Amino acid sequence: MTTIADPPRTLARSTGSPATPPRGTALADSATIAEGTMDVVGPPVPGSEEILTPAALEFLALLHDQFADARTELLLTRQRRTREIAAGADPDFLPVTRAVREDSSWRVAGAAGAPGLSDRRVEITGPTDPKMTINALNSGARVWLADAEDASSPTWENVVGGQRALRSAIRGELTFEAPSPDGRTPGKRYALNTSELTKMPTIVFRPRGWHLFESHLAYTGTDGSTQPASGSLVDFGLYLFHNAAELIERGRGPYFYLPKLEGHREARLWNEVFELAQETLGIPRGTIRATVLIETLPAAFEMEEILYELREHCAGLNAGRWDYLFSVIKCFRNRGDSYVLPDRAQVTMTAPFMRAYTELLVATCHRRGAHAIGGMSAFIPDRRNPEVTEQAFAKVQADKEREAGDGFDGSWVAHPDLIPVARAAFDEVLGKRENQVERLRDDVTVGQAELLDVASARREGATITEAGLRTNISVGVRYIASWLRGTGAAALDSLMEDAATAEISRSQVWQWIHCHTVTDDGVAVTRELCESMLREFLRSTPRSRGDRVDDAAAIFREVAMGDEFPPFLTTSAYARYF
Ligand SMILES: CC(=O)SCCNC(=O)CCNC(=O)[C@H](O)C(C)(C)COP(=O)(O)OP(=O)(O)OC[C@H]1O[C@@H](n2cnc3c(N)ncnc32)[C@H](O)[C@@H]1OP(=O)(O)O
Ligand SMILES: O=CC(=O)O
Ligand SMILES: [Mg+2]
Repeated sequence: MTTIADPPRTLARSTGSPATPPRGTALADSATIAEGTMDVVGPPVPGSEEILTPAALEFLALLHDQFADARTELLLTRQRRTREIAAGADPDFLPVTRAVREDSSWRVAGAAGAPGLSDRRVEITGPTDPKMTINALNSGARVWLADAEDASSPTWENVVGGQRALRSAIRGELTFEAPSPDGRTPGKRYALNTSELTKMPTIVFRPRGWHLFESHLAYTGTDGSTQPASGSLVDFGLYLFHNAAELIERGRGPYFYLPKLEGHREARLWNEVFELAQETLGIPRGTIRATVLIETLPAAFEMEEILYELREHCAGLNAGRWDYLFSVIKCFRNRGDSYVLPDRAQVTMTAPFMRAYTELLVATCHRRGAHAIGGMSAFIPDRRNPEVTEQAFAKVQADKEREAGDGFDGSWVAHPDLIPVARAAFDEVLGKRENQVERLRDDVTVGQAELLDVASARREGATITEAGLRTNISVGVRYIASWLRGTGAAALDSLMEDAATAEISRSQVWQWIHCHTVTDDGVAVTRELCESMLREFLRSTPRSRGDRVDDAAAIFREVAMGDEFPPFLTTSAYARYF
């Protein structure tokens, strides 16, 4: 069997024999197993008692005992690598893992033994507040990506409330009453159409990426030092702890999307987390399934290795186009004009370098028995505006037809009204088949040159415009304000905006300033110009109490217009305000 050169880390300590969990509250009666402690330092919020139980906190402490240091190390590796690329070192396929790529004998677990994951033709995504949870589970999609990441603002209320909604939905119990529209008539009532999990979309939960902290939980290690918890381990750990046994009992399983990985060592860390978590909760090894988002440029060069590291737990890869674009800008932010991308709206999935990435993803997945899942078109319908809706349907239809034709096994939609459009595109190609994993794309010959041909976007005629700059500023500030108010996905100018799309807006402004870009309509992009556009935007924006627009503008100045390039706008905003 092929091996990857560096051996897996040895876990610091053995956890002994697996505990047998009572349904839904594994470890409740078990002896102390964690060496460190996890303390709640945030205020009580609705759901705290149900979610932050002593046993759940102990499970989180155990995950931090074992993995907090490795996470920190990997984040430092990321920073080093991004700096090297920004300074001129092109990413490439790794020589040390050549054997893994060339060994054609291994496959991932895929959907085998993972009920509800064979047919993923339409996946709806969205945050986990009770109303969206019910609407998504009633939507008729095959899968619901329950999102604690790009679509989520990680307020403490949202983190705990989202876990509570999921816990209750999985047990078929979730209901919700919207606030009264006028203070007299009752608000709209929401309930699940069915309490049978197997009749709902399969739930795939996306925890926060490795870079994010959860500052309302403090981990104290055996050396006595205290640090904020990892957002990834908190989200993953709470979801698994409360729901794994229930999901299995009800005919589904603990399934995850893993965001923003930058390489196979990060995948290995997740695999180790899965192994320990399964063992500790008494879940059979290999029960967890992960679909990894390939949404950073470095990860595009390690797709095979990522699949390999997670092979016992891996269901597939997803083409996360928005973070991918953000990552391309981040990596090449200082590399001069030939790496400068055109207006956000003009970079489409048919730009050669984007096409290269998705083609390679499909080919890689199918060679290894993994599902290839497509991404999100940002066009959303507007039930009050048929013209906008018609345009969104046409754009989404073209996007999904291209993906299905290229060999993807399914794809994402942002809104329930888009489900029939995406389904029709995949039905047309899949017919009665559940997926097209058997369709090998041996015709794909994508290499380093194709993946790095960022200049191809502008060669195809796309431009940089003054209007594009203004849009980036306006969208960036409005999205950050929404995020600070606790809403992580928003409809702005008839487009879905979330943390990933907002990252593109702000990083593009940073890149244009630092590369001394002159727009195709002859405007030199400078910090002073951006500042004056920002002020103009603030003057012309109607304001209300608590709208957080000024706070958002302060964040925007820091992440888009500063000397340094903060790696994520969410980490900057979280550190300042959460
Ligand atoms: C880059 C990436 O990571 S993409 C993945 C992350 N992004 C996302 O998941 C975005 C998901 N989409 C959304 O959050 C929403 O569609 C938005 C914010 C873009 C638009 O939402 P709204 O402004 O509420 O849209 P609209 O008013 O048309 O919604 C109509 C109904 O559909 C529901 N709805 C809309 N989108 C969704 C969704 N994704 N899931 C479940 N229900 C939804 C609304 O709750 C609303 O229900 P109601 O009639 O009971 O009030
Ligand atoms: O997470 C998805 C993306 O496009 O980013
Ligand atoms: Mg993303």
